[in-house]
Amino acid sequence: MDEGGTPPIRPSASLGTTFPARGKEDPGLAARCANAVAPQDDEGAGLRQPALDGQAPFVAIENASYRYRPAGPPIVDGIDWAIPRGAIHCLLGRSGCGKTTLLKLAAGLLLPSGGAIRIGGAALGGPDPRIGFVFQTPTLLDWLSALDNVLLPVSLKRRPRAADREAARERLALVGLGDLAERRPPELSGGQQSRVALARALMGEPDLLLFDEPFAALDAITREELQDDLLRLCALRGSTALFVTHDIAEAVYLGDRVAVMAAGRIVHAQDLDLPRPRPHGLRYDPAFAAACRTLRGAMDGAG
Ligand SMILES: Nc1ncnc2c1ncn2[C@@H]1O[C@H](COP(=O)(O)OP(=O)(O)OP(=O)(O)O)[C@@H](O)[C@H]1O
Repeated sequence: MDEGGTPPIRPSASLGTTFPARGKEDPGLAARCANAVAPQDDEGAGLRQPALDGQAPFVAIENASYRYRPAGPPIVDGIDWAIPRGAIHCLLGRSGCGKTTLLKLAAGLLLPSGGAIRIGGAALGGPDPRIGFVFQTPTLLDWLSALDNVLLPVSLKRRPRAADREAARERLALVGLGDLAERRPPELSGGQQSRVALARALMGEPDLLLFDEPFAALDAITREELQDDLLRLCALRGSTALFVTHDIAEAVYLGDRVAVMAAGRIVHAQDLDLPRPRPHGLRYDPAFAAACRTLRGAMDGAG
């Protein structure tokens, strides 16, 4: 560990090296995906997560509720959710159903009006250094270089040291921007800006990463590349993640488990037993399409 408290992490030689080359599809894919969709009971009690093999979940959302105004309607309405350490869970739902509010509760940016959020067994009482948040837009400062934007979580607390700068460079290399560290955000593409935001979220060595539709504004190909980057980084670091999206295919590609939210409640949840690392051909596999169809049905049913 360096003097700044951030252990160096090994940059990979290039992005996506753990995945099969495009065009080389895995012939056993369909067989391995045969039982990909494992829907839970949609009728209330079944949405409570099954036992985690006797292990306490890393993230435990326990009957959490939230109202923006005391007399207002609950925007989050009694949600129970458990995320095991190292799992990626996705949250789907129509605009305004309360996804961002739930994510802010999980980040400690809002405190629940009822119930509790536990991270690693301890109740969350506010923002926590173990949690990294990636917002809908990259929220970078235009007048700072990519490197200084990644360093921001440190600079806001104290003067960065040489080791912090080195750690920031390593994180930029991890997201494929090692050569663009001195560029300012207006000199970067939208996808590159999203990568800087991801590198910044990794600065604090978070155990839990929370994503609020971070790729929504990107074109389809860039979005798929960033999904692969995210999966690679989470696998490399053993990160636990909660990812909010409107995009059903994105949720199925990323998630071990996907939940559908409507009017402040979880109305459907299903486990996805798809292979990891995700093969590129997965998006064209019948099991992938079946999972998307089930989720679409759940969203349509939720109105
Ligand atoms: N600060 C706030 N004060 C009062 N109401 C709010 C506030 N923030 C959000 N809301 C309301 O809470 C509801 C849920 O908002 P939220 O942003 O959580 O939804 P969402 O599912 O993330 O939507 P989107 O997909 O459009 O981002 C909406 O009706 C919204 O108007």
